[in-house]
Amino acid sequence: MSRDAAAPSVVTEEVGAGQQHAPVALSVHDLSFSYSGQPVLESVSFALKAGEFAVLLGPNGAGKTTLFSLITRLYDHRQGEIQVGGYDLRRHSVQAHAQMGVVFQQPTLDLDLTVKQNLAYHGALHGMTPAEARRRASQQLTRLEMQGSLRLRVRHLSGGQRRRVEIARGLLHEPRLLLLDEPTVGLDIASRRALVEHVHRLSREQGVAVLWATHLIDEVYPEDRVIVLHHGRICADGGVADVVARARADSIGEAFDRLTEGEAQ
Ligand SMILES: Nc1ncnc2c1ncn2[C@@H]1O[C@H](COP(=O)(O)OP(=O)(O)OP(=O)(O)O)[C@@H](O)[C@H]1O
Repeated sequence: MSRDAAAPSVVTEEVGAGQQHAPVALSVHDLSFSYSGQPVLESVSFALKAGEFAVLLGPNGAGKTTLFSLITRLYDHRQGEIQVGGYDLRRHSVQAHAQMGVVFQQPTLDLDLTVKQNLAYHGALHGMTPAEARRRASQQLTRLEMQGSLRLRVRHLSGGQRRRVEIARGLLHEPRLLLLDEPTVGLDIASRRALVEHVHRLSREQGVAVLWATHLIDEVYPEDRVIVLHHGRICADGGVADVVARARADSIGEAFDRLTEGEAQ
């Protein structure tokens, strides 16, 4: 494949009234998917810009994990298009994967390795030299207030700390897009709050686009974009205030409840 053939298409989108342009980190267009003929996603379309934090809000069974499995190419999509950082996922899978970092619902660190070893392995997979991987690991861990943990075995970290290491790993290769599938499952309230706060800050400071899947309404910040998924369809997409107003609700919790006909509870 020639370099030109894999060059990302220039996809930009207008940002606000200032007419600034930000690159599109993720574009999903008319995506549908079925398990054994049973539709699970139906004509899902949305795009995320660099630095945008979007909460993919959906009750259990809405299709969030299936959507993540398609974006990460664990499943192949037959209908619709997915572009990551301007690269078509099917035609330029390697380049598209280089533009995404993923934190899966189930933790995927090796508990018997140190933080440094876990991150070094990921760095090597992305073609970094050991020195480069060390430099970036230390930078990301510092941003996540995990400096000093490099030599610790993952087994000795708390659940919240492990999640932060997974986020550092997901950002090590400096992707444009970070996907997190219900990353706070199993964490106590304080660790959940800290994680939500950390990732919002990373998104602002590093300009990475974040797609954060959850069914927990208290993980939504007032300035977030919310994409509500219900029975495999997007039933609302916009800023929190917009979604609340369009659902004729008083809060995002009430809006989520209305939009999902009570399944959010
Ligand atoms: N491998 C599979 N085979 C068949 N059906 C599946 C499979 N995985 C998921 N489903 C079904 O697809 C629908 C969407 O599931 P999915 O896990 O994507 O939803 P979700 O929003 O991530 O839910 P949760 O929050 O419970 O993880 C559900 O009805 C689920 O039972």
